[in-house]
Amino acid sequence: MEFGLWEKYYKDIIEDFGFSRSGDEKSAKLLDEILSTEGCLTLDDLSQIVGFSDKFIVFGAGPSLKNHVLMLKENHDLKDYVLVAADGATTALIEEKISPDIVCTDLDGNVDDILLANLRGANMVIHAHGDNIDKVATLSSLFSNVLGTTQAQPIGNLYNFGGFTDGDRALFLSVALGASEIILAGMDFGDKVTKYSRPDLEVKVEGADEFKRKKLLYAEKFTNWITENEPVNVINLLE
Ligand SMILES: Nc1ncnc2c1ncn2[C@@H]1O[C@H](COP(=O)(O)OP(=O)(O)OP(=O)(O)O)[C@@H](O)[C@H]1O
Ligand SMILES: Nc1nc2c(c(=O)[nH]1)N=C(CO)CN2
Ligand SMILES: [Mg+2]
Repeated sequence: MEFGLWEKYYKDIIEDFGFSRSGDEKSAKLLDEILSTEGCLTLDDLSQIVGFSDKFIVFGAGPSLKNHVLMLKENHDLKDYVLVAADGATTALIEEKISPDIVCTDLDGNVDDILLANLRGANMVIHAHGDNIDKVATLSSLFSNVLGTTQAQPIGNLYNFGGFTDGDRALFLSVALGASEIILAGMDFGDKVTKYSRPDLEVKVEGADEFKRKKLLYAEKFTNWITENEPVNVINLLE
């Protein structure tokens, strides 16, 4: 999605959630400085790395994730797909001994599992925003093979492919990487959160709070936008 169009949605989001655009920009500037020092991936680099397939699977952290992972393991040769884990969904893949090719994260999933995935070869798409500037400062330099994203105006090394939550941003990234088909696993949206999304939950699934429900509404809205506006075949395993 071109930034001009994204910016209209972005303005709605920051107003709806009361986010700070300057906070988003400050976090983006910090991530860009870190990536300038540590080195980072360009979109071309990442396209080369995952050029083995134009078929993608995006794993969200919804309640159906584990069942979908087991079904995909059973019925598909996962080597034929670019596997993109959205943040907390990384843990479910690690549990099933699956290594994602890409992790899309704003660094609020299970960081130990995301680090392990990175050690095992996952490329990292790290998202900077106004509410994770501390994590950007303390965690982003721990990762290798990083491409940086922002939800504000792209600067320096950073990209903005469109999208808001880790899951829908993973779809916009997949489109930017040339996906012709994207299978959605664990992309339930709705009103439940899982231990994958909230590692400190005592139970596996519980009702989402209003803040999370609103985020999931945007995630669903942008997922639908891709289905309606991009030349890509989106298959949601929930349907
Ligand atoms: N019911 C669901 N619960 C959680 N995530 C879901 C659900 N359905 C789809 N997803 C997708 O899985 C992605 C990964 O979830 P996760 O909560 O780890 O990341 P997140 O986007 O940073 O959310 P948050 O900011 O609330 O931590 C979400 O971004 C969302 O797009
Ligand atoms: N400012 C801000 N931006 C976000 C936030 C958030 O909590 N605050 N959460 C997101 C979900 O991945 C994406 N973007
Ligand atoms: Mg997250």
